[in-house]
Amino acid sequence: MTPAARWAAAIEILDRVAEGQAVEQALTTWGRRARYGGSKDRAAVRDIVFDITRRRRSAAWAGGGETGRALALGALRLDGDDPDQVFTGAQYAPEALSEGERTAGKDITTAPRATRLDLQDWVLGPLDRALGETADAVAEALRHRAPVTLRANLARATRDEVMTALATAGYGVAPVELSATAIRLTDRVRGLQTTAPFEAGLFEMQDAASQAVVDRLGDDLSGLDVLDYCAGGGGKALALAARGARVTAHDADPDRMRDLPVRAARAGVSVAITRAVEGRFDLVLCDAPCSGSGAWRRQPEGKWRLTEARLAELTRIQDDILDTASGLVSEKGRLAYATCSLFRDENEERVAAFLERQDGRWRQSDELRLSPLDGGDGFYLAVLERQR
Ligand SMILES: C[S@@+](CC[C@H](N)C(=O)[O-])C[C@H]1O[C@@H](n2cnc3c(N)ncnc32)[C@H](O)[C@@H]1O
Repeated sequence: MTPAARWAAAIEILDRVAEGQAVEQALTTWGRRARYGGSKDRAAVRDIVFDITRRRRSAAWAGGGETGRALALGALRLDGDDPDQVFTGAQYAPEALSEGERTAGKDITTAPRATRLDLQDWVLGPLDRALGETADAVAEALRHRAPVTLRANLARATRDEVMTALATAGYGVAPVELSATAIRLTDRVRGLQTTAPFEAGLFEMQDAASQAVVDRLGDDLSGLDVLDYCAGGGGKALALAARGARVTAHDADPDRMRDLPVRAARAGVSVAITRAVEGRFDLVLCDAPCSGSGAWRRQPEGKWRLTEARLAELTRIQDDILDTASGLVSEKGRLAYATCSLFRDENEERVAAFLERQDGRWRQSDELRLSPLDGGDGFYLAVLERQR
């Protein structure tokens, strides 16, 4: 496919999204039909669609509308690229721009703050409350693609050894300061899962902030019984097990853990999976369902879908999880509450509400708050212990 043909495909997909389809679904539907597209074409189309989804509001402002064409036009203008190089009217390329399209759209520097930052209006409040003067810089970071970060699997090798294996497999790598296990890919990012280091279980894909959260729970967790209460795909369960913990994974939706046995076997660690938690644990991690606002670079649709009502509903779910999970912590154990949210409503305020409900029986012993300016996704961690 020519570069312009890739844009034409992205425009078609963005039109499906505007009709209400989820981005992944629209990409899959297109991919099934586009037999002519090779893997590089598919990846390029995907990148265009996600780059525009991250900047949907500013692209609509600059392009003068919400259609796929207007969004693509706006994104090209935002990047200072010549739209006529894309809207050529050649075979498979987007039709040439009409006079109306040429004059549509406005200068982004004249846009309101929420439009410039690619946020819904109401999100400015919670974001400002949480981040103060860094709010704009964080929102700006969320408008851009996230780096691809891996976790060196300490159960198999050191970070240096994993970096050497990746370099041998042809990948540019750099250590990430935020976590002692994190490795960033510096150039090539595709094809990782067919490499020898992956097959050998030397690494997992995991954002650096998720890794930093696990680091904070202790370098050596040998001998500890740990419950990952909201295990999902099991990224943190595997990281905890690699640090020597005896990990039990649980999730309200057990189907989300379906790949965990295969991943654990590849990583050379063991993770028990349970539907009904029994007993008490030295450490209970609640990586709670949340707005995902700290990870909007990776899941940009979430940025546009989140409503105030959903945020309120999430805080109720988070309260319930904290109450239930606290009952699973042994007498001298720790309760770790984490979210990939930037908002106080889901973070500090949930912990404060829990401590108040517990009326002095628990106290907070540690806290970590990360934003994309720290080198990974936005993340929050509070560690709680029983008062003694
Ligand atoms: C943020 S995700 C977990 C991500 C995972 N820990 C990881 O590192 O890959 C939150 C998970 O909580 C689960 N969940 C939602 N409500 C829950 C509840 N009441 N109890 C336990 N798990 C719940 C969801 O199914 C989802 O998989």
